[in-house]
Amino acid sequence: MNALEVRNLTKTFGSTLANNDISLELRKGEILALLGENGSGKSTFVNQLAGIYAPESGEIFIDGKKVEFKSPQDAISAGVGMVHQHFKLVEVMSALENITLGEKAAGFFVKKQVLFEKINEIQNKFGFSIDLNRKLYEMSVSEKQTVEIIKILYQGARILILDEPTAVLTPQETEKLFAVLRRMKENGCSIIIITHKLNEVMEISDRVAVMRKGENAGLVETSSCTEKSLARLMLGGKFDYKVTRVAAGRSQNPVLVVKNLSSKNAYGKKSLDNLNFDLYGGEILGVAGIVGSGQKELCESLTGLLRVENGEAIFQNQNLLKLSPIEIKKLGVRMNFVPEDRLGMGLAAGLDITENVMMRSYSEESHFFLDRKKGSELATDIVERYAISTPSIHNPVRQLSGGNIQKVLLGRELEMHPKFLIVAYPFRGLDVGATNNIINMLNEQKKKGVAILLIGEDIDQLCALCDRLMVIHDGSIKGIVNPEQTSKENIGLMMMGKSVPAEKEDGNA
Ligand SMILES: Nc1ncnc2c1ncn2[C@@H]1O[C@H](COP(=O)(O)OP(=O)(O)OP(=O)(O)O)[C@@H](O)[C@H]1O
Repeated sequence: MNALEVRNLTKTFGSTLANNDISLELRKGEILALLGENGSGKSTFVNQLAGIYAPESGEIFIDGKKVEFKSPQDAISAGVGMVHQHFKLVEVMSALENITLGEKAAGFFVKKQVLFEKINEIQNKFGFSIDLNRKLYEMSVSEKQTVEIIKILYQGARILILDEPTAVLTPQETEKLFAVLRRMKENGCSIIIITHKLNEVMEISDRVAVMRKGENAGLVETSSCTEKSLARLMLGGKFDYKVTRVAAGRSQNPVLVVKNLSSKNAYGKKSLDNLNFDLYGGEILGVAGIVGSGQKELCESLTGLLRVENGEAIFQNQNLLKLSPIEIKKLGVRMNFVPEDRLGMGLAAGLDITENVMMRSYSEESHFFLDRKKGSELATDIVERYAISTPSIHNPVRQLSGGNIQKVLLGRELEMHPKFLIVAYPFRGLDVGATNNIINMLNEQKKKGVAILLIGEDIDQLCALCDRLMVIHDGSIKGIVNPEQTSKENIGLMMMGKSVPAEKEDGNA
């Protein structure tokens, strides 16, 4: 008997047919990868399995028994739990409190010791080692994710759905997560994992379900696939998805020279610790680091959003650290920071694509785009060039899928013809096709001689695309390496603050 069976599920949003007649079987003890382009309907599908959306038609069976979920609680009671991209945890509470949250009604006076034992039993069974007394705000992203998983297991889930769980993990943390997933599988759990990373699909899944434009596009055994065949299945044709570093003439002198850049956070702790690096025109300098290692502060200090006490960043004979954001923009410095919450920065969710494109131009004090016709043309151009899937440019951006929201955000920035471009997490949540579009755009900018600082989270992508890679840990530079000569493992170790053999480092030369 299958752990989960879905028959003919259909869900529409207005005129968008997000899921059209989807059927799927999840076997007991299998890891099923769910793959599909941005906007193909993956989130809509799993949200129905987790009780967040109600299907319009179709049926769901758990262990052969038909179920109807009216809330996530119903799904959990039936054994289905979901780990979202944005954790639903309370920062000021301990791991124990978070895991047992919502249990009050069932037994407010349950002894803490009993809870500890119960949770630690789960930890031992699956190989977790979380200190249950620690507060969430003291934990790394990977530890928080573990708390989420323990919470779901504690609630009795046997079917786990993970939505892009590796997006914010280091290679080592990803391996650890995969080891846990394999252990769950051995213990009879069934898992659906959404990921855009084809190498991960190949590594962790038993089968792959592919969605295309809201429909089933295939269900295949992973052992019979290659990354290429999966990409083809997903995109419905031939596709060259390989990330490539293009050759471009690097400028003779650095375009940006950063010296002794240091900053402190609100509590007086160093958030950037004496950074020294150069950036040349026509090169992509990658920045790799665990989330929260100083990436945000680096972006903000170079764009005038964060005042730092020490150091200098010389660009066109001016110290960027002393200029205002507007003055910096006028010099041709552009930043595109894609935050975890894409709508949190730079886009107005309720406005349509045209209005969002115009809004940026308006804030730049250019009267050119205040002309709505010009705004529509640019919006149409961006939608076409970045293959944004939307019924029209007049749809509120809130209704676009995560990946498509991001394409609007990035497309808008790249239209501003930068000289020095800071791009943070541009591939977050993007499918291979969209990623390829963005890579081509960045390579095009590089060929034009633009200096690009690329802050990323996928080491494979960074290594394949960047000319040099700066690895940071806890606000300081652990090394600037030649990505062609440095192993992924060593980069991962440096991200965790460890030193690696010096001969592999490339320095700034
Ligand atoms: N709440 C909503 N209101 C209106 N339209 C929606 C809503 N949620 C999703 N859609 C639309 O349904 C389609 C499927 O979106 P969904 O988020 O399920 O795709 P996805 O495959 O998860 O994409 P991504 O990989 O970018 O996260 C898209 O066209 C999207 O614009």
